[in-house]
Parts: sequence; C-alpha cells; structure tokens
Amino acid sequence: MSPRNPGTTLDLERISKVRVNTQAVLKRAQFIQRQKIPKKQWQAAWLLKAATLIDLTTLAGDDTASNVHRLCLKAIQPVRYDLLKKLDMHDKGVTTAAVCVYPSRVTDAVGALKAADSSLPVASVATGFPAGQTPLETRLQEVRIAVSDGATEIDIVINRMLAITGQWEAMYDEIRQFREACGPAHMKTILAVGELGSFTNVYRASMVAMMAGSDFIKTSTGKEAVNATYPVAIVMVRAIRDYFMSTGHKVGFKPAGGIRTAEESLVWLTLIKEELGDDWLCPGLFRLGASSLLADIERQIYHQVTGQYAAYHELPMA
Ligand SMILES: O=C[C@H](O)COP(=O)(O)O
Repeated sequence: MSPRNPGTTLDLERISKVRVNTQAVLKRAQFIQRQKIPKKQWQAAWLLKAATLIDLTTLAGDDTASNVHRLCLKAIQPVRYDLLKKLDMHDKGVTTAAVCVYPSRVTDAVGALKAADSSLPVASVATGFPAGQTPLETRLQEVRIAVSDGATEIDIVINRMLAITGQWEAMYDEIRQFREACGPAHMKTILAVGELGSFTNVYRASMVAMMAGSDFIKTSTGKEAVNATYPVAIVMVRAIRDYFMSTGHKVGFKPAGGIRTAEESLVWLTLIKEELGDDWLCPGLFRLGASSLLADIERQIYHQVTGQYAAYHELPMA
C-alpha cells in the first residue's frame, strides 16, 4: 500500500466553487474509449497487470466459508500455472491485489489465506454496505469488528443523504470517524456515484472524502443501478489529481461494479495511465473492484497463449 492520506481540514469554500463541465467530461471519456488497446504482443502482459490490480470480490447473501475459501485460492493463483509458465511469469508471484468480502466472512478469508501461507490483504466492506442506512454507531462498530477480525482494508460507503442534500460538513465528520475506526487499515470510500445526481456532486463528494482522509475513493458498491462509468471516473480522477497538486498526497482510485470483460479492464488501465500517469498503475493506488472480471481476463490470456478459447471447465473459477 502507498503512504496514507492524512486528510486536511474541510475547505468548504473550495467545495462550493466547484462546477464540472459535463460536455468536456463526456468528450474526454469518449476519447479514452477510442484509444487503441495495447498491440497483440503486449496484451497478455497488460491483462496480467490488470489481474494483479483486482480486488477479487464476493458480496452475496449466500456467501459461505467454502466459497470464500475458493475465492482466496483463486486470488493466490489467478491465472493457471501452465499459462503463466508459457509467459515466463510463473515465479513472479502473480496474485490479485486483495480479496474483498462482507464483514461476517472476514475470519473465513483470513483463515483461508493463512492456511495457504499467503499474505494477501483482506478487504471488507462496512458501514451498512451497500445502502449505509444504519445508525452511525452501528456503522462505526462494524468497521472496528472487521479490523479486529483481520481486515487490513475497509471499503466504507458514504451517507448518500448527506451528499445529495449538500451537508458536506456532516459527511466529512462521519468519514473522519470511519478513518479513526479503521486504525491501521487503509480506507476506501465508496461514493455510490450512480446516486449522487450530478458530476459536480461527484467531484464535491470525492474532494470531501479525500479531505477527510480516505486512502482510496471508489465509484460504487456494485449494487446501484448505475455503477462504474468512464465519465464519472474522469471526474473522480481529476479530483484526485487536484487534491495531489494542492496537498502532495496521492489518493488511490477504485472503479467497481459491473466491470466484467478483459477489454474493459484495458480501457480502465488506459484511463489511469492517461489521466494520472504510470505512478498510479500499482495496487497501492489503483484497484479494479470486480466479482467476475477475472474469469474473462484468464480466458483472454489463455487465448493469447494457446490461440484457442478455453472451455468452461478448463479454467477453474473462484
Ligand atoms: O466492490 C466490488 C463490487 O461489489 C463488485 O461488483 P460486481 O459484482 O458488479 O463486479
């Protein structure tokens, strides 16, 4: 992980002055999407890079110790050994960036990784994920429990009511308290952008979350009607850039929700490279939050290596 973001005092004047130019954002997002994906000979390398940036996630009502165990094994070995060997990457420690589970499944994940002698981080969603509609004390307690169970990364959700009604001071105070409850665990703040109404609000919420000490800002829970989109990402990464320019603190970015294809993962890498530069293309500053993306990435790597597409049973899934 990168150095922590200590946050700053809340600068309400800066927040109120923000106006996002929607047309310019949409144009930039279109431009990024039209960028050429890496040439064929580099694609396997880029896809492997994408795999190492995934927070491999399961956030389902029917999660059990056994599917969390499988998820952990998949995170440790995200791409089949023989494929990695053909790419000369079998001894390079290729894993996903983390696994991400509900608080009640943290001990299962920690136990499974420990049993496999892996130091892969366990991230947990908390604070009443996905809606955040529980009392503040309950949300804080959830963070503390996940941390004491062994999560070293906490994905909190913001209180959308506060963001939608412009109560930035109250939102800042809540996030500050979550940051304190996280202790040494790094905090990713989920904005649930699909529910914030406008790009200007997304920028404001991003800035408030960073001022309150978020180590990452994350687009979505994956449970909203609209999740990670490229235009909204442009707004968030520009806020990250502005925050870096004014404070010197690098905050990470995590698009999440609905990211399913290898091709999309390459667009996300391009977007980060173009907007924030190569420094941000590392697990300390960029994650792809996804439950089913890895399957397509592995399938495309199989295709690059063998020239054929794998049958379903040939690639063990998480
Ligand atoms: O934080 C990660 C998201 O919940 C994953 O969403 P997804 O299931 O659409 O990939």
